[in-house]
Amino acid sequence: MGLSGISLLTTTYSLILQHQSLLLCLRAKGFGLDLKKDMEGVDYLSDERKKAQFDVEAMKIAWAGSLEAFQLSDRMAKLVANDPAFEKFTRPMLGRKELIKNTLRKAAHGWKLIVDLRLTEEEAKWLRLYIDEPAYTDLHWGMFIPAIEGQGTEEQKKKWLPLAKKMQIIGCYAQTELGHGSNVQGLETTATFDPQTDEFIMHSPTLTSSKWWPGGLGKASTHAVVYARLIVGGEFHGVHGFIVQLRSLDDHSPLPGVTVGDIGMKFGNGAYNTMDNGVLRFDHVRIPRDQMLMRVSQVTREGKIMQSDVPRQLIYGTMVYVRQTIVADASKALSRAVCIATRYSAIRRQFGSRNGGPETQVIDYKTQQSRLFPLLASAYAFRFVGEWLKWLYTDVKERLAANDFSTLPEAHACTAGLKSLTTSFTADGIEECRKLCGGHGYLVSSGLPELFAVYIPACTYEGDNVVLLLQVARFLVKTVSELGYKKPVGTTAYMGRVASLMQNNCAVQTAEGWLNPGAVVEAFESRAARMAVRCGQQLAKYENPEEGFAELSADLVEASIAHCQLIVVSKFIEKLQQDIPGKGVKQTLEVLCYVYALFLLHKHQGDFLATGYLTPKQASLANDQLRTLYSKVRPNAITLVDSFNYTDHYLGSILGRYDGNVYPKLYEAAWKDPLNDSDVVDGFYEYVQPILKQKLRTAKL
Ligand SMILES: CCCCCCCC/C=C\CCCCC/C=C/C(=O)SCCNC(=O)CCNC(=O)[C@H](O)C(C)(C)COP(=O)(O)OP(=O)(O)OC[C@H]1O[C@@H](n2cnc3c(N)ncnc32)[C@H](O)[C@@H]1OP(=O)(O)O
Ligand SMILES: Cc1cc2nc3c(=O)[nH]c(=O)nc-3n(C[C@H](O)[C@H](O)[C@H](O)COP(=O)(O)OP(=O)(O)OC[C@H]3O[C@@H](n4cnc5c(N)ncnc54)[C@H](O)[C@@H]3O)c2cc1C
Repeated sequence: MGLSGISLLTTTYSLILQHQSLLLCLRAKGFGLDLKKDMEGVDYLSDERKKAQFDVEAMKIAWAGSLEAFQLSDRMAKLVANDPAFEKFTRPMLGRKELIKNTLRKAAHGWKLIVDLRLTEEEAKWLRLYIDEPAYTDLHWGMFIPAIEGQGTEEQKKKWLPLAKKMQIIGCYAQTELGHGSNVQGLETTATFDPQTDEFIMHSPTLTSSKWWPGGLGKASTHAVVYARLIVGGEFHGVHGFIVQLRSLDDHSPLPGVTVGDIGMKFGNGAYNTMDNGVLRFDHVRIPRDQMLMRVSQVTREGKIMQSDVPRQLIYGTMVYVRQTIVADASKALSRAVCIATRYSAIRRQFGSRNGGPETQVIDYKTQQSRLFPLLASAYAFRFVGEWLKWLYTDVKERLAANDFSTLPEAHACTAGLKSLTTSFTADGIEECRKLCGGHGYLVSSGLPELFAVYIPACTYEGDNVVLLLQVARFLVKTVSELGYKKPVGTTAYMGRVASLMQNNCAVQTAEGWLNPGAVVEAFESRAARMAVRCGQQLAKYENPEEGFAELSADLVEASIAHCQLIVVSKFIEKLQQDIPGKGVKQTLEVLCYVYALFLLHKHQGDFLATGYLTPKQASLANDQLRTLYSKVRPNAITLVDSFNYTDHYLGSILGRYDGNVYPKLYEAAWKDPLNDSDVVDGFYEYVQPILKQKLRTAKL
C-alpha cells in the first residue's frame, strides 16, 4: 500500500473514532451513559504530528530561548495546570464581585506557592503568566517595583523594595488621569512642597485630575507611585513620581483625604474585569519629602531643586521597561490564538468528499493557509524580536547605571515602535483566528473571545499605538536631518547607506530569487529609507516644523511602521545566522522567516511599488514564492504550534486541545452551561407561556 493509502486509512480511522466518541456523548445525554467513555486518550492529531520535518523537542528549546528557559517555563506551566485552584473555565460566567474575589484567591494561592516552594523571581513571573488571569499583582511586580527600582535613590530602594518584594505593601502605577493619558506633561495632580513641615501636599484640583485607569488601584493597592506636577516655591518643575500610601495596612480602609474605588466594568466577560482598574482623588494629602522618587531630580530640605546628571526622560523609564515586556507578551498572545486556529483547522473538515471518503481538512484550503500561516510566522518573528529587545533593554539599563545615556533615545524609539507594531498586529491576528475557526470560534469555550477581550487594550495601555508611532517618527526625522554630520547607528545604521538605498533597485528576477536574506533586507531597508527621506523632504517645505509634523503625521506613521517592520525582519534573519541545533529546526524557521517577510511585502506592496524600489513583476514573483512557502509550512503546521509547549490549561480552548478531541468536548461543555440545568427555562411561566396561551384579537395576525 502506498503512503497516500495509509494516510487515507488512518484519517478514516480517526474519523470513525471521532464519530463514535460523538455518538457516545449524544447517548450520554439521552440515556444516562457515562461521558467518560468517549475516546479520551486518543490523539486525533497524531497523523499531523507524524508529518513533521523537524525535531519538535529542539524547536521547543529554540522557541523558549534555551534549555534552561524551556525547563523553567515547562515546570511552572505544569504546576499551574495540575492545580485545581487555578481552574478558569467558569470565569466568563462570574459576576464582577465573584470574579474579583476569585482573582484575589488565585493571587493569594499563587503567592503561597511562591513562598512555600521558594520560587525565584523568574519562576514566580512564569507562574503568574500561566495562572493567566490579569490581577493587581501584574502591576505590583510589573510597574510599582520597577518604578522604584528605576527612579528611586539607593536609600529609597533600600527602604521600599524589601517591603514590596515581601508583599507587605501592595503597589500600583498611578499616572493616567480622567483628562490626560497620552499627554503626560498635561497631568494635573499637584505635589506642592511645604517647607514648614518638610512634606509634599498631594492634591487633585479638578475632576479631570482624578487618577483613572491604574490597575490594582481600585480595590487592592495599599500604595501607589503617583505621577504629579511638582510645585516648589509656587513654580512648576515638571511631572515626577511620588510614593503615596492610600489605604490602612490594618483594615485596608482609605486614608484620610484619599478617595479611591474601581472605575467599573470593561469590554468582555471575565477578561480584563478580573483587574480592579481604579479612580483616585487626593484632598491635600501630606507625605514626607523623601517619598518623591529622587533619582532624576531632588528637592532639598530648604526647598531647592537639584538635578542629577541623568536625563529627565528617565522619569519615563518604567514605560520603556513595560513596553519591552509587552512585545514579548504579543508573541505569547498571538501564538496562543494561532495554536488554537491551527489545531482546529486540521480537525475541521468541509466539502471535497469523493466517493464517500473524508472531506477536506480546512487547513488544506489555500485561502485558510494564506490567512493562518503568516500569523504563525509572525508569532515566531515577534518571539525573536522580543528576545532581541530584551537584550537591548538590558544593555541600556547597564549603560544607564554607568551614566552612559547615549542609547536611551534608540531604546525609547524601539520599545515604543515595536510595542505598537506587535500589539496592533496581534489584536487583529486574534480576531482573524476567531474567523478562521468559523462559528465555533465565537463560542467562549474556544478561548478566543476572552483572549481577544483581554488582549486588545494592549493597543492603548502603555501608550496609544499611534502616539507611540509618532514618537518613532520624531526619532526617524531627527536621524534623517542629522545624516550630513552624524553617523546613524543601531537600528538606523541602514540610513548611513541612504544614497545607495535611494538609487539601487531590486535585482530579483525569479521567484527563487526572493529566497535570499540580502535581497529581502535590502527591499525593506530601501522602502523604509525612501519613506523616511520623503517625509523629511516634505517637512522641509514647512516654515514651522511642528506644523509640518502635524500635517504629515499620517505619512509619518506609515514611515514608522516601515522602519519597525524592517527591525522585525532583520532580527529574524539575524537569529537564523546563529547556531540553532536540532534536525530541520533552522530550515523550518527559515521558511517561516521568508513567509513573514514576503507576506509583509505582499500586503504593503503599494509602498514598495510607490517608492520605486520594486517593479510590479518583482512584487508578483514575491507572491508566487509565498504560495510555494505555504506548501512547505503545511506539513509542519501542527508541530510548529506544539513547539509553543502550551498546556491545555493555558490555552483554555476546546478547539485548541492537544488531542484534537473537539466535538465530544464541545458537546459536553454545552451541557455544563447553567442554562441547561433544567429543561424548562427560568422565566418560562412568567414570560413565555402567557404568549403561547394568548388569544389574539387582531384578525390579521
Ligand atoms: C488572560 C490573561 C492574560 C494576561 C495578559 C497580561 C499581559 C501582561 C503584559 C503586560 C502588562 C501590562 C499591564 C498594563 C498596565 C498599563 C499601564 C499603563 O498604561 S501606565 C501609563 C502609560 N502611559 C503612557 O504610555 C503615556 C504615553 N505618553 C508618553 O509616553 C509621553 O508623554 C510621550 C507621548 C512619549 C511624549 O510626550 P511629549 O512629546 O510631551 O514629550 P516630553 O515629555 O516633552 O518629552 C520629549 C522627549 O522625551 C523623549 N521621550 C519620551 N518618552 C520617552 C521615554 N519613555 N524614554 C526616553 N525618552 C523619551 C522624546 O523622544 C523626546 O525626546 P527629544 O525629541 O526631545 O530628544
Ligand atoms: C486596560 C487598561 C489598563 C491601564 N492601566 C493603567 C495603569 O496601570 N496605570 C496608568 O497610569 N494608566 C493605565 N492605563 C491608561 C493608559 O495608559 C492610557 O489609556 C493610554 O496611555 C492612552 O491614553 P488616553 O486614554 O489618554 O488616550 P488619548 O490620548 O485620549 O487617545 C484618544 C485618541 O486620540 C489620539 N491621539 C492622542 N494624542 C494624539 C496625538 N498627539 N496625535 C495624534 N493622535 C493622538 C489617539 O491615537 C487615540 O485615537 C490603562 C488603560 C487601559 C485601557
